[in-house]
Amino acid sequence: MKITVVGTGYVGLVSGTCFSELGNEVICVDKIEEKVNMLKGGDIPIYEPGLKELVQKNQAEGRLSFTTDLEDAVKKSEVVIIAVGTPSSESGAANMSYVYTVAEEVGQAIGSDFKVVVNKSTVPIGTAEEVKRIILEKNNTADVSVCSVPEFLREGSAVSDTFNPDRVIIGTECERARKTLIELHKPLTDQILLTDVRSSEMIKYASNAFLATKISFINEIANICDAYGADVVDVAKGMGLDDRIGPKFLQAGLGYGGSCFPKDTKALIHLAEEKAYEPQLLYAVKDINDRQYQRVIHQLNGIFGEDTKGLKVALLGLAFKPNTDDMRDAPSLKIIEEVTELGMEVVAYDPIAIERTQELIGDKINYAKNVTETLQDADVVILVTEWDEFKQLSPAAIKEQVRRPVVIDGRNVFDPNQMKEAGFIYHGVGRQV
Ligand SMILES: NC(=O)c1ccc[n+]([C@@H]2O[C@H](COP(=O)([O-])OP(=O)(O)OC[C@H]3O[C@@H](n4cnc5c(N)ncnc54)[C@H](O)[C@@H]3O)[C@@H](O)[C@H]2O)c1
Ligand SMILES: O=c1ccn([C@@H]2O[C@H](COP(=O)(O)OP(=O)(O)O[C@H]3O[C@H](CO)[C@@H](O)[C@H](O)[C@H]3O)[C@@H](O)[C@H]2O)c(=O)[nH]1
Repeated sequence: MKITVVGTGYVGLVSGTCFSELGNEVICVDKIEEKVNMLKGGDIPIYEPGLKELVQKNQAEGRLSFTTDLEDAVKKSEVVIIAVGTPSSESGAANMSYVYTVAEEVGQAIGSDFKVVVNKSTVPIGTAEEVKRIILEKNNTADVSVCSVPEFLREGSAVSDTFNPDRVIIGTECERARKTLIELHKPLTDQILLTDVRSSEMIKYASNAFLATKISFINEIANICDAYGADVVDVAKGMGLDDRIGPKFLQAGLGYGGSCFPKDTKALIHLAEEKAYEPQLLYAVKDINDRQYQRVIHQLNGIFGEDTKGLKVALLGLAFKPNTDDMRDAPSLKIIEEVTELGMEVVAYDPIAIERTQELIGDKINYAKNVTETLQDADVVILVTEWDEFKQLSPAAIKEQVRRPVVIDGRNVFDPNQMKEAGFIYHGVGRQV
């Protein structure tokens, strides 16, 4: 099959490369020339395990190419996949300008042969209809079916998630498009759910909102565990043993970040409000998340009193989660903002996200080259991202470097008892020492 993928962010690049690996001819389009040139040279603009090798292999085998020329790519393709960003706008609604610009460009390029246009970006309910309207406005002879096939990959495991999806959702109104999209996705899974377009668009928001709800739920339970002397790790384990609950997405921490959960919960809230419905549960999910990182500040105040000025903070981890250098809505940024405001000095280390952080906040903090350098003479260690490298740290190794044995463990990585035995003041999230 001949496919154009518009947008070479995580979703466009990973799904385009995977479709190519399955034997399709894929042209990936991006409007940023620098990105396209980088990709043509076999380099990738994001950190994603296994992706670079796969891009290089498929390029070398001649099935995967990169261009800024959307018109030419669309003309050559039967399927056009839109995978551009839908970031939050001021109101919380998804900013649809990138998707609609692509729709206009596709409309100008589409000609009169039948084409299937697929929204893979996470988009508000009703977007496929709007994209079709825009295309037809540009070319009223276009023979086009606009469908919804949402993406469920996670950053850090995007390649394996794409090759082994739990399910593929195909939302279409047209038999021809349905047949094409089943053929395209069949090699990936038997678990294909066919729906109408609007339900497919909603499945994506509902799935992310549900996962965000699980996280805010366990964070709320952790905060109550703190107050009553229970241990949230055991509580989550005990809950997760019930098949109806399941063990996943019950890790208490500093709240969810990243490019999806924060923006998609806000977008769903906005969609509900637009129809005069007050989504009370989603408000609570968002509020709990907005507050969760502040427990670090309360813990700092609890340990050091109001006198935090000049304290040296060793910050372990910057990325919103391990195995990515994505800093979008990373809790580390909010913590940095507050602790520097309180006059503390921050030295941070992340195995791969330092460059991205520097682009965002420059020299607001100091950056270390490794863990040892980060910990040196620290008054307090704050663990923000659960990289394996940090999980392997022993209390003794930390103690050797720091000035004061104080650890705030925002991801419950360390064993509270070992920390206590080693003489640390230790605070996890909903953990008992
Ligand atoms: N990142 C994820 O893990 C993930 C997972 C599932 C779904 N999604 C959804 O997929 C969509 C894309 O997310 P992302 O993280 O890959 O986005 P991104 O912001 O990382 O990348 C989007 C790319 O699209 C390009 N682009 C924008 N307008 C263009 C145009 N007119 N022509 C050509 N290229 C254009 C940009 O230059 C950029 O390279 C979003 O809606 C997101 O919510 C993301
Ligand atoms: O038990 C958990 C699980 C996750 N998180 C946090 O939740 C956020 C999101 O994590 P994760 O879901 O692993 O990462 P994403 O790459 O953002 O993927 C989510 O968002 C994507 C974009 O829509 C979807 O495609 C994926 O299915 C969905 O998992 C991160 O800050 C994690 O630290 C927790 O705090 N506790």
